[in-house]
Amino acid sequence: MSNKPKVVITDFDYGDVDIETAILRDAGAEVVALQAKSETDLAMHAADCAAMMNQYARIGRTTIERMTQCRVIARYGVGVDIVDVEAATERGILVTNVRDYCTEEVADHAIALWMALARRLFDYDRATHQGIWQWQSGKPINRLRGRTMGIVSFGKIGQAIAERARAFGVEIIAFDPFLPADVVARHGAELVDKAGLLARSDYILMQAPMNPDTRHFLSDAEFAAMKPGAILVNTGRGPTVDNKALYRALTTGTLAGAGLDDPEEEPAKRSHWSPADNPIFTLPNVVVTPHAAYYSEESIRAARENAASEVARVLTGQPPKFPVNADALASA
Ligand SMILES: NC(=O)c1ccc[n+]([C@@H]2O[C@H](COP(=O)([O-])OP(=O)(O)OC[C@H]3O[C@@H](n4cnc5c(N)ncnc54)[C@H](O)[C@@H]3O)[C@@H](O)[C@H]2O)c1
Ligand SMILES: O=C(O)[C@H](O)CO
Repeated sequence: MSNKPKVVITDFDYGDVDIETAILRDAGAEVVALQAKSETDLAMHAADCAAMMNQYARIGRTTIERMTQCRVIARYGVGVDIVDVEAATERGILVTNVRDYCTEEVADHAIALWMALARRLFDYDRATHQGIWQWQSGKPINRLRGRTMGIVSFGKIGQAIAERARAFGVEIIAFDPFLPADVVARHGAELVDKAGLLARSDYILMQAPMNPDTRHFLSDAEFAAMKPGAILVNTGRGPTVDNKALYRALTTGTLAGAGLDDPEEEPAKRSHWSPADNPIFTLPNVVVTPHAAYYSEESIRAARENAASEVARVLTGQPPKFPVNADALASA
């Protein structure tokens, strides 16, 4: 058995771990790549790992409490909602994420979903594939210019969406409790409260992180407060929208359509599933992508290099660039 610090990659999904191995070898570490489907799969590797890197696998308290040697957990992405950051902090384990590796991709994807719905591309496409050649098959379509787009969470991606949407001549309003109005205004948007955003938006673009305040940010009451016929796009976290309430809103005409990159209940990776398991997937006014908004060849490379570099920094005694819980150093 080697004495090198062991870096466990929980569920590698990129075909190989060459990028990570090259960076971590230089830091004197060895890589163990798993395809863990559950915390039980991680249990036997938790006790002696010096670092863990995860893409989709949940790293919860049970796993973290076994991590007596671990110094850092590095998420290959922005959202760290699948890591129990509190438990890690208690044990003095740093958690890092990769920021800004896919801002452009997600903003492009949000605009693509919005445009596909606003211009009814899927209705036209379905109709023409069935031999129906009628402009009316996409009715009703409204001119975008002069309409209002409401962006929920105006961080890096929200701002990049606004930058793109301005070219379409829409008025942009934003809800974000942690940003001052002048910062939002600098990006060409007006800061509003939640009620204002719901009442004024023709298009609502959700880019919220997952936290206790954003869970079911949109549910029955919020859909009832929206403009009838609004369009919803969610390229943030799925559980920020209540799936059952969304189904009701889509089937009663409250919403004209929804574009979802991350539905509330995401089918498990590589598992067999049926679209009928989630009735939302069967609706004609819904466009779904499989949590792919972040994806481009360039963004994935950046995520891999940055996540591995964070681990290398910590293992060689340097501070990470993007600690999610810098306070873990105090409890270490
Ligand atoms: N679908 C994808 O592929 C994909 C890719 C990257 C990120 N994401 C999701 O998008 C989120 C945002 O990414 P980002 O890079 O813009 O992050 P960011 O940290 O730059 O911005 C997050 C924003 O959310 C705001 N926020 C925090 N709590 C809030 C609340 N209760 N209500 C409303 N806003 C709140 C913050 O003030 C901040 O401005 C990520 O956390 C992740 O969940 C999804
Ligand atoms: O959080 C992120 O970076 C994306 O959702 C991919 O996991």
